[in-house]
Amino acid sequence: MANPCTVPDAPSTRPTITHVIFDMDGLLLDTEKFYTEVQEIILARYNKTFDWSLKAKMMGKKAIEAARVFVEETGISDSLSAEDFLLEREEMLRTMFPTSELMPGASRLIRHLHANGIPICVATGSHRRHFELKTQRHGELFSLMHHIVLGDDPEVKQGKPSPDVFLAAAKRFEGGPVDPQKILVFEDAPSGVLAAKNAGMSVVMVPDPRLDSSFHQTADQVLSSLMDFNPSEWSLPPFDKAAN
Ligand SMILES: O=P(O)(O)OC[C@H](O)CO
Ligand SMILES: [Mg+2]
Repeated sequence: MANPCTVPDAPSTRPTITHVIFDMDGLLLDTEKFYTEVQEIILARYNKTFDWSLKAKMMGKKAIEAARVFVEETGISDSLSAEDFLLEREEMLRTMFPTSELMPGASRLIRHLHANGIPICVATGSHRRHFELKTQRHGELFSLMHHIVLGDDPEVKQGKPSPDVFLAAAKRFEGGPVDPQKILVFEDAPSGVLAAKNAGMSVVMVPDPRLDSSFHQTADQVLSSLMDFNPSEWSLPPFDKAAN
C-alpha cells in the first residue's frame, strides 16, 4: 500500500510525460470542504453523521451521480430525492464557491508547466455554473490551461470513474488525441484516480489525509501536497531552484 510521499514505481520505469491534466475540486481548489459542510448540515436533520467513507464514494463524481450515492447510502431516499438534495444544497454552495482558495502548490506548478511549454488542461466533474462560481477569483491562473473539460460536457457521458472526461481532455490538446501513456493526471479523489487509470494514464494522487489509505493503492504516486511534486521524476522540466 502506498503512503503519502512513497513512490510505488521507480522513476526509471515511468513513461515519458508530455502533457498534464489537472482535476479541480480538492486538487487545485479547496472546494471539497464546502460539499462536506453542506452535506453534514443536511444529514444532521435526519440525525445522521457524514463520514469519510461516504465522502470517498461521492467526491469527483458528477453532481447527480454523487447525489444518488448520498441519499441511497444514508438511507434517506424515501424522504429526500437526489434531485431535491441538489436543490437544497445549491443555495448554500452558491454563496460558498466564490470564496474558493487555491490548494498549496497549485499556482507554482501550473505556472511552471505553462512557462516551460508543457500543455496543461483541467478535467473536472463540476458543471459549468459551479465552475464559473469556483474560479471567479482565479481567472488568470485558469486562463493558462489549454482547455477545460467540464462534467456537463456532451462528450462526458458518465462521470468518474468512467474515463470519459480524461479521454475528452486528451483529444482536445493541440494535435490530439494525445497518447494516454504520455499524459500525467493529478487527482485527489478515488473515483478520479480510477478514471485516469481507466483512460490508460499515469496518476499522481494528492489525497485529503482523512481519506482511508486503502484508496492510495491505484495511484502511481501519492503525495501529501502539490508542493512535494518533483517534475524531474516524471521527465518534466525541473523547478528553477532560484524560484523556490
Ligand atoms: O474533483 P472534480 O474537479 O472532478 O469535481 C467533482 C465534484 O464537483 C466535486 O467532488
Ligand atoms: Mg477532485
